[in-house]
Amino acid sequence: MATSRTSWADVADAEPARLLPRSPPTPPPPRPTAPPAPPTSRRTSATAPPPPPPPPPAASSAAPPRAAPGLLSRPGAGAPAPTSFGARPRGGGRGWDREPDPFADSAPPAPDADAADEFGEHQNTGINFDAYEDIPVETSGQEVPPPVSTFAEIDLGDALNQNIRRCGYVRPTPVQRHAIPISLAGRDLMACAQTGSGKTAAFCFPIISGIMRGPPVARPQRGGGMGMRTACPSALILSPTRELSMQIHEEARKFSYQTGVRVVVAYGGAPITNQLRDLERGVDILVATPGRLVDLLERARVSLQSIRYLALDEADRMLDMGFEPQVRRIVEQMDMPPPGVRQTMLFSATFPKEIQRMASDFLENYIFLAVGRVGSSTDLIAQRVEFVQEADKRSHLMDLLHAQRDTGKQTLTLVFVETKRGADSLESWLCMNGFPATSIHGDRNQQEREYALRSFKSGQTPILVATDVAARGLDIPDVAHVVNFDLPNDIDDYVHRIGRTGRAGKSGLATAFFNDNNSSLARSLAELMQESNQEVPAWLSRYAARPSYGGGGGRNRRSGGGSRFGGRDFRNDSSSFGKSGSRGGGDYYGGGSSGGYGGSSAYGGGGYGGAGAPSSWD
Ligand SMILES: Nc1ncnc2c1ncn2[C@@H]1O[C@H](COP(=O)(O)OP(=O)(O)OP(=O)(O)O)[C@@H](O)[C@H]1O
Repeated sequence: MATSRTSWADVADAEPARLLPRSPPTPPPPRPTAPPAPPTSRRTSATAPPPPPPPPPAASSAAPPRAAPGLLSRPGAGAPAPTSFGARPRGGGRGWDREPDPFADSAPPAPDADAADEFGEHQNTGINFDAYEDIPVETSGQEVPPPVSTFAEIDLGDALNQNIRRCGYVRPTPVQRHAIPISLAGRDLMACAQTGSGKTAAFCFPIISGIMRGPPVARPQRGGGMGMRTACPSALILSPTRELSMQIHEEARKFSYQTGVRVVVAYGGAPITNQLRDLERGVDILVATPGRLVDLLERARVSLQSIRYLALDEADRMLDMGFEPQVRRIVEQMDMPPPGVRQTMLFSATFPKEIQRMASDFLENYIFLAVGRVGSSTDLIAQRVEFVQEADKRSHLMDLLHAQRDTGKQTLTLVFVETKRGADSLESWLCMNGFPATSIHGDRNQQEREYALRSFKSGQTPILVATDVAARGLDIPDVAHVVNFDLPNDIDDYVHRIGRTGRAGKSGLATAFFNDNNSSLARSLAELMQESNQEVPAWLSRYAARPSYGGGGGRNRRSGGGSRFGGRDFRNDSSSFGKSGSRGGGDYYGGGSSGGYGGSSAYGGGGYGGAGAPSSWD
């Protein structure tokens, strides 16, 4: 159930700032030619965005033409005939089918990356892989394929290998080392690995490689009616938020550049016509949010009958009560091939046992992979918890920001609050006080959300105030500090939130403001910090020790006992295996409680305050 907890972030009305006119919604990104309009509000003044990037150049050295992939009843579209594993032939040779260079806006890879002889031992610049070296890994399931140490050991194909080099990836991360061979062997996989540890590539590489080497897509003759065509992707990647879907799409486009594998994204809040046009051009891999996909399926513009690969990113979120009905509908009640026929991969940094149990419906003879402790945060993130009363939160935040500014370093700070109203209010207040900020939450329209994210990423507004819509998956380089201005009710949400910093081997800082309102989180927070080698303040330990403050079972109780790593596959837990109705037991991973997965607060029903269908997030 969504919480109605209020926070000091909500109370702009008590502050001088609220007496000023409220900021109008952020305008759409400015036109490339016009100079930025004079500021009309704090929000707009602080966030004058850079002009949109020019359209990416068409790839001049495009691979040979190939028929449009994954499209039913495409007139004249013969089945593409893969000619080599290096790259599939591309279709049409028509202007619109030229492949823009997805690397055009990227920072150049490590200087020696291109020459990095078979992905030798050179490290990608800025990535501290040693941080991951001694991480414990556990796999369970039958006949687990062995891990690899280098990309060179995996036969991903020349074209994909070339793109891995272009990305500057020199060595696989631990989750990639284990997950890629498992997926390439055709096995279903439930994988849990820490935030920022490269899970996106871990599911994208096998999918792209499998499509490149796979048979041509079958093309049934049925259409969507009214002469419309039905797109028939080979792979489906589902994610819970629009921004995450866009990010996965961008990544997957890089990985599949000039492979002939076409990636399309579909998410709510954006005009469906553009997405339909994209789908008509053909699609091998469809990245989507559930709501928009259901819409496309109902319009018969997408068919899932050719799906060979299904990946659920943030799988635990996809299967909690906010999304589960839609996801079940997509996976079980449409025309998708069943488990065993398709290959299914579930990824997240957190995987409560009750969700594992539910997820096992989607899998067949799967391998469970845990890199690091399930649901743990990475040691790369320095975690601080400070006791701050509600009324003092703003001044405390201000102190932190001033201290940060005094270091002279330009850093990005992500501030999580509980409510959408709180996000707006805090954003305005920060701007009023000389800290350029923007915000992202479910009441902002999609254009505003994307604009806010761009403005933050570019450093134009180095503070982003966000609800949990930004908690999962977003990979924003240079986020140095995550502030939990309002702590979440759920320790898993905390893990994902702080995971927006300390990514890809870099270090980061997370500060949480704790007070009596957060007492139910005390124990799990203290345990998490301890597991991650963080100093737990004595006052927090005292909170945690009180039985009524998070000490009594339920979802926020972690399975403690001092063991930093152990069996996490719910199939190995004799007390919970097979008892699908059992939700108690006081084991964090298996324990459901009233505060558990009863509602997807940020994702459901348009955000906080509404349960049910995640309509506004997709
Ligand atoms: N092998 C690699 N070498 C270098 N960088 C990598 C490698 N794999 C991934 N990365 C980079 O690491 C960053 C984090 O990757 P990714 O977003 O996939 O993490 P994640 O595990 O999905 O995180 P989250 O749990 O927050 O979703 C990205 O910027 C990605 O480009």
